[in-house]
Amino acid sequence: MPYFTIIDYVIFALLLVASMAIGLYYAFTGGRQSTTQEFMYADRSMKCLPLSLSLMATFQSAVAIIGTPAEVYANGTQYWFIGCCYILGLLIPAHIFIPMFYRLHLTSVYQYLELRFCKAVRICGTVTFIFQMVVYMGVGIYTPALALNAVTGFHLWGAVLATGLVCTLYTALGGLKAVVWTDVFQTVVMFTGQLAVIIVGVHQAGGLSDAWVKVRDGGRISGIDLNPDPTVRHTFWTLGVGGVFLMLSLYGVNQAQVQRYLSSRTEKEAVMSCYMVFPCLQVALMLSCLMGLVMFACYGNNSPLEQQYITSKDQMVLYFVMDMLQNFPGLPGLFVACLFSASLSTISSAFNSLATVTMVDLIKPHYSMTEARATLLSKMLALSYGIICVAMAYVVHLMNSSVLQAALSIFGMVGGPLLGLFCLGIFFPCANSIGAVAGLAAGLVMAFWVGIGGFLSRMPSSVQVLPFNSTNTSENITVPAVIDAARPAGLNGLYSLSYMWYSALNSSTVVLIGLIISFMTGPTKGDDVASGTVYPVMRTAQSLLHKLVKPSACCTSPEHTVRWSYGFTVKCIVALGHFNVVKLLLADRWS
Ligand SMILES: CC(C)(CO)[C@@H](O)C(=O)NCCC(=O)O
Ligand code: NA
Repeated sequence: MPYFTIIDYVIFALLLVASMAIGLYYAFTGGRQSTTQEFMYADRSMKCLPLSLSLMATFQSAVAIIGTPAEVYANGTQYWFIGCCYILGLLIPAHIFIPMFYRLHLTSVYQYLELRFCKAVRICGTVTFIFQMVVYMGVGIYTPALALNAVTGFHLWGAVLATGLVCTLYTALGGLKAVVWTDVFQTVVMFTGQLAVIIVGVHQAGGLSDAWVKVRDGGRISGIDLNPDPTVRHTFWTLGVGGVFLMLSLYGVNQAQVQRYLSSRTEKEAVMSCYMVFPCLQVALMLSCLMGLVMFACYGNNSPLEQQYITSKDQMVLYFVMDMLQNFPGLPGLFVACLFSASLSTISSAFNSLATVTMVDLIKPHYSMTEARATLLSKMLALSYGIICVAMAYVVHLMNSSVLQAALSIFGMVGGPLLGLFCLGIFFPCANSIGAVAGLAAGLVMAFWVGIGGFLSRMPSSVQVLPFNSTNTSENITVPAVIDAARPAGLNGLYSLSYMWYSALNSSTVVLIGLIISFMTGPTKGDDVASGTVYPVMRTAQSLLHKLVKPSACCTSPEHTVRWSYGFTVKCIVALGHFNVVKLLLADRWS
């Protein structure tokens, strides 16, 4: 078993000490964290650059650092196409969600739900968010500790407790300022660690051109897969289009991120910081995909997993680092620091946003208290969520799943319905409160039905029931292979939906059911909707058209053109649907 040298331990300890120091700095400077405004919103004075790094770091945990290379090593660079969804996934929040939330001067994003619908919807939204983040936090803190434990024998719960404790302390003491600035520092550590490993790895693989030949000949450079089948795990459509909904739920309506937008000095800077996330995310994605390729260049098809040095895909990256970097004292420590940086920056954001919503949405509306008491209580809440986080790590310990897919599935299963709830409010003035609650419930039911159904139907026992090529060993069975062998029908088709579509499916379920119930119970009239809570889709489309097409060149009025293109799009979708049904019916008859 590879081991850690003293320098490695020192580097890892330095990360924790530096993060703690940043927390203490913000506990004793500025307003000394004596108001909730400072603790939760950094006095609404943050600048664009730290915010953008922090926005990226929030949902970039050790899960991505070890999950993405493992995915690329096994299945090639197809996953890299998820980078395409960052475009719309950030443009839409920047131009629709951020301006609306910023102008409403919200105290938490769930306050929007009360302004647009009613208090009950707000509480439903808050509780759903708490559930999502608590589960995600558990995955976030457990993942790096488990990898470290499996590869170096480092004490599992020692690592969980050490990081949990440090993170809880600096979050509770230093508030959002500490969270954002530790995020900045931790992002630098994260990028440095990954870059160092990639450079040394390429060197070990015999240089750039050798490494390239190896990954190319090993078939790990994937072309764009345009297969429209929604059950194939990773295609351009599942990643590039399904991913947009995932991104919207994370970067558009998630409290952790909206809190950052709201804490910026001006609306313009909030929008800018969202734009800046794009290059940061692309760099992060590139580094982790390159890491997977470098791993392949070094090991080829003799993976340490097959040689049984390790027991799961998620231990690959750390094993690789310990294996290849043995002669570079300090580098393994730097990479472990990188791994834990990624997770610290995620769970600190989770603690702070959870403390904020619990205070602002659940406690403050019911109990009046002084500012000092409210601030103290918020800090206590951050501490309590720290304890819950460690407890959740234990729950995750009891489950067993590939971490990347697990984390992204949670985003889709719980974040998806929340996204749907916000979209229902923002884009459909007619939606009412009953529709919103019913829609959210329906979305969550759909999420857990498909999510858990999919999980169970992918379990090895049921996989073996399906007919498949007997030359496949059970190690190599990938879900798409099984699906090609026996095209699932009916419920099984739904269960085998790619997890990348969960966000889209669940959010549109909320919108659909929300609209149906709203129409049945009496839709809200346009004048009854609070001002600034609905996005004027038609008006924006018209003014965009005015800008694009000069009035003189246009023979019909812009209103007419908008209505016509809308009608045309709907007709196309309906026609396509009918065409598919007819095709299915005929195929059935002829076969
Ligand atoms: C969520 C995205 C796609 C974008 O931030 C990416 O960072 C990612 O794959 N995250 C995985 C979850 C995690 O790292 O905790
Ligand atoms: Na992170």
